[in-house]
Amino acid sequence: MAFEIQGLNKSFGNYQAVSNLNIKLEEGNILGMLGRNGAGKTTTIRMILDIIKPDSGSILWNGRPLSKKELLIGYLPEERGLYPKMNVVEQLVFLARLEGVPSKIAKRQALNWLERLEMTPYIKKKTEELSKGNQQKVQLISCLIHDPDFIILDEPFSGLDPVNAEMLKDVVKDLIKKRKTIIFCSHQMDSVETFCEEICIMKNGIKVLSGSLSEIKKSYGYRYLDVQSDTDLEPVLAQKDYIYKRNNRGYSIKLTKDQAPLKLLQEIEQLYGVRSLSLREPSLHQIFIEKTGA
Ligand SMILES: Nc1ncnc2c1ncn2[C@@H]1O[C@H](COP(=O)(O)OP(=O)(O)OP(=O)(O)O)[C@@H](O)[C@H]1O
Repeated sequence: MAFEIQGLNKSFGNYQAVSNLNIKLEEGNILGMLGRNGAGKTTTIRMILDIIKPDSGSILWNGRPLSKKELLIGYLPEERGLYPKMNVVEQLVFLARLEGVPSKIAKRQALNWLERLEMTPYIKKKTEELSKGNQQKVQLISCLIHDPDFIILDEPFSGLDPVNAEMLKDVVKDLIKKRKTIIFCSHQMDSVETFCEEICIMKNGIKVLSGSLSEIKKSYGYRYLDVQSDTDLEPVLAQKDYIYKRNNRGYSIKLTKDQAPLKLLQEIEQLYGVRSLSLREPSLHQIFIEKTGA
C-alpha cells in the first residue's frame, strides 16, 4: 500500500475534528475525499503534510511513517499560498528551489508549464496583478513543478472559467495517466465522479462511507428512471405508489430492486408526450446528500 492512514485522531479543545480515521490508497490511484464544510478534510491534509500533529494514529508511505524529506509531495491548497509581490517566474523558481529543484531546471519547467497553461503573456507580472483564475494556475504549477509522486489537490477547479477548468482537468487526467498517487478534495461531485474510482466521505470528523464508487453505487439497491415528458404522468405514478420528483423537464423516478423499469414503461407507454427515458444509478451527489445530510 503506497499511502495509508491508521487510526488518526485530532481534537481542538473539546472538539474532535478527526476521529479514528483509516484510509488506504494504492500507488497510482486517486482518492476523492468528500465532506461538508467542517467535516475534517483540511485538518486531515494538514496532518498528512505535518503542518499540525495528530493526537494519535499513523500516516504511512510504503509502510513507513511518511516523511517530506523522503517523498516529493505536491500540494494545491484551497486558499492561495503565493507571494503577491513576486513576479510569476521568480515565484515558481523560488518555490521549486524549496523543493530541491536546481535553478536552471526550475526555470525551464516553469516556462514549459506557463506555456502549456497559456500563461506566457503574464510571466513578468506580479502575482497580485493576476486574476483569481490565473493565480490558481500559478498555484497548480507550483504544486507540480518538482514532479511529485504524491499529490494533494484541494478544490483545484474553484474560481475557474469553463475553458481554464477544462485546461486544468486535462492536467489532472495526465497525472492520472502517469500513475501519480493523488488525494482529490472537492465539493464538485461531477469532477469527483469523473476522476475518482475510490472515495471517502467524512462527516463530523468520522468516515461515513468509503470504497470503490462503482461498487458503492451497485450496492445501493435502487436506480432512477429519468423521464422527459410534456404529459402529466403524476396520475400513473401516484396511483402505483412510485417515489418520484418533478423537475423542469419531467420526472426522476426512484426504482427499487423489485420495481422493474419495464413494468413502469408498460404503465406509461400509452401516454403521448414522453420524449426521452434514461435509467441510471444514483449519482455521487445523491449518495453524498444521503450520507452527510442532517
Ligand atoms: N486550528 C483550529 N482550531 C480550532 N478548531 C479548528 C481548527 N482547525 C479546524 N478546526 C475545526 O475543525 C473542524 C474541521 O475543520 P476542517 O477545516 O478540517 O474542515 P473541512 O472538511 O476542510 O471543511 P471545508 O470544506 O469548509 O474546507 C471544524 O469544525 C473547524 O472549525
